[in-house]
Amino acid sequence: QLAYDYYKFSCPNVESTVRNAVLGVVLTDPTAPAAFLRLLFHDCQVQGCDASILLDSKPLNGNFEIASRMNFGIRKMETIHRIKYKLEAECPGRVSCADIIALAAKVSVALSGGPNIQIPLGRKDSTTSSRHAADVKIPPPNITVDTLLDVFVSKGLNLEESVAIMGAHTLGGGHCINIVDRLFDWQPDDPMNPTFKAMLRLLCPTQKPLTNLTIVPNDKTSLAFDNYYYKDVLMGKGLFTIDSRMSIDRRTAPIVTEFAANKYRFFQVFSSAFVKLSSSNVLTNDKGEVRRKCNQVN
Ligand code: HEM
Ligand SMILES: [Ca+2]
Ligand SMILES: [Ca+2]
Repeated sequence: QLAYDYYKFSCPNVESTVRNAVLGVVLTDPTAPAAFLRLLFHDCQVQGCDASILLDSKPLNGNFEIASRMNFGIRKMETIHRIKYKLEAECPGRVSCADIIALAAKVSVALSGGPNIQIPLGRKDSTTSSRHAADVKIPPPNITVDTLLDVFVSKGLNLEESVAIMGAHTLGGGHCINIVDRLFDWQPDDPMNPTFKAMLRLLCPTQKPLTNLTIVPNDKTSLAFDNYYYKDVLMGKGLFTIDSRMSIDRRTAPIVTEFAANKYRFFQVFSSAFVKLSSSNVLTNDKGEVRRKCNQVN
């Protein structure tokens, strides 16, 4: 079982160690919080929140999650490795890589102006990672609302929480490669604002090469954790197809409208959604290990 005071005796300063390390990175790269938040989602989405995304060592012979194209754009894993190194000096063999990922994401939300979310700890690390699992499990940007709801309802999120967790797209951005389809191919029922589309076409001018270099922001305030994502989406300025779809689906649209109008309601529901996402399918007790190095099994 996860517990809020899991490291009370074994590593009492774990949270401030993670916070200080994240803060140090944010000073040189203000977009880092977005990277930590997405890292958590992509870890939890494959095999549960077990740091499977961090494994990359030779014995796996290329068969690890991070090699999947669905993990394109994942950043800042080196910071997690550095935090692990520090914690091994502070409390050797105690803190799992999976908990470090969860704490880095939690701290990132708070540092960006979002809610200060209390999360339970005690996740163990996996001994496996598979590229194929990431290929299958990580949703592409043009999924339907039905698939989106399946993804999150299977983790115990309700409808409102499923819309709230997508508010993570208040931070960071996406590479052109993930949006060129909707910019250059005619898409039925895509409620994209024409001015917004024209602007994105200028930023992402071609469907062919180089679309994996340019990054465009997720919302108007991509360094701040706020509710602009929902305001943008309502105006047809959602970056990805799924963001836009949520604004017109009859189940999700009223909730998008609610969050666009009420930041505190969004923060409240995001917090409970975050706890559920970050606790989904975790390994506890002897079901997993505490890796000594986050990129390899013990
Ligand atoms: C079905 C759901 C989702 C889809 C289809 C989706 C898709 C995407 C895509 C395509 C990108 C751009 C990646 C790139 O080009 O570099 C992105 C970025 C991002 N996603 Fe999601 N996402 C989903 C859910 C989530 C969730 C649940 C979270 C967190 C809880 C999240 C957090 C982020 C963040 C923070 C970024 C910006 C990353 C950065 O700036 O490095 N996403 N997402
Ligand atoms: Ca995982
Ligand atoms: Ca924002």
